[in-house]
Amino acid sequence: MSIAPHFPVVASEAVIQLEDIERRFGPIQALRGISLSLGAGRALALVGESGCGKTTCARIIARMDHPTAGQLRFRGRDFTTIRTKGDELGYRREVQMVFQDPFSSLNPVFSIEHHLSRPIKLHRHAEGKVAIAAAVSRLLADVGLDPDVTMRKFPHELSGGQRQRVNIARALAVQPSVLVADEPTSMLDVSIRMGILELLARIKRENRLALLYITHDIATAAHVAEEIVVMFAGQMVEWGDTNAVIGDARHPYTQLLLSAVPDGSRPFVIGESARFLERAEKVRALSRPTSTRVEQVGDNHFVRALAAPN
Ligand SMILES: Nc1ncnc2c1ncn2[C@@H]1O[C@H](COP(=O)(O)OP(=O)(O)OP(=O)(O)O)[C@@H](O)[C@H]1O
Repeated sequence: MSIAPHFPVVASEAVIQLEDIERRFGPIQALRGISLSLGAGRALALVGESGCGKTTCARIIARMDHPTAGQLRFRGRDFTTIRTKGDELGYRREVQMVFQDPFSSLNPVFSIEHHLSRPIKLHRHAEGKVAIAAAVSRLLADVGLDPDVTMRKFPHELSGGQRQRVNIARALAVQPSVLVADEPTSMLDVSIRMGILELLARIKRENRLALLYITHDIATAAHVAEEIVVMFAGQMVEWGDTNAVIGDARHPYTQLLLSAVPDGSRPFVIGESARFLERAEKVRALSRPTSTRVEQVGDNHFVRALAAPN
């Protein structure tokens, strides 16, 4: 059975494909052997702890960083190295990013209307004052904001959640086919996170977007994504259908992430956290050595075998 490369989405439907991506920063191997696909109208969650390589992966997809080896394809075409300005601009329009920090990503001196009308004008999605204002209104309504109230406001007059909605609207303004959301809720109040995740899931469906959702929180991944890739130390350790990865986790690191999800029905026991940390260190030590052996454990469920002890 051939299982490499193993793309969660049928290749012909893939909008973005990463094939055997490596990224080195001097002695640091930030990514190794990353192969995954993003499909239209589908979300893939990249899950793992700080430093595992999630953001580097997102930056490579957005062409804000470049791999040291491997291929990036867009609709089947190699975009690892872009040769023309037209292709670069076209790619940048197609692949939009929503960042973690909704506070620093909007310019304080411009109104929300300015932030949204600029990309519409730049890409000529509407022309003339009336049509542009109507397009801005539609975008704001699409992300659950009242256009009449929000349009003339400035970023500091909005809450964090509202600003993140404006960032999402701005990304949608250029009608992309790919949205990369890097920890889009981690700087927001817990109470409003779910609303943003539901918004991402809805726009993905309605706009047939290929969504890459990056998070350290495996529980939220299940709300948004059809597929999950669990990363550890720059490698994919377990991946496939969300239900399979969460319901039948095989890799000890995935099991560790799942056991760290708070269980509201159980009281916190003193001493438990020290035991958890000790177990976490053991799992990390076990998972760190690289292994090229991948087992297929379900239709769309793969797990990297642990390296044999020396
Ligand atoms: N520009 C850089 N120069 C040197 N090392 C880097 C650079 N960017 C990332 N790294 C290293 O690559 C590894 C992966 O970093 P990355 O930011 O992708 O992880 P992450 O999972 O997104 O973490 P976080 O959630 O904290 O952002 C880390 O060891 C990081 O220190």
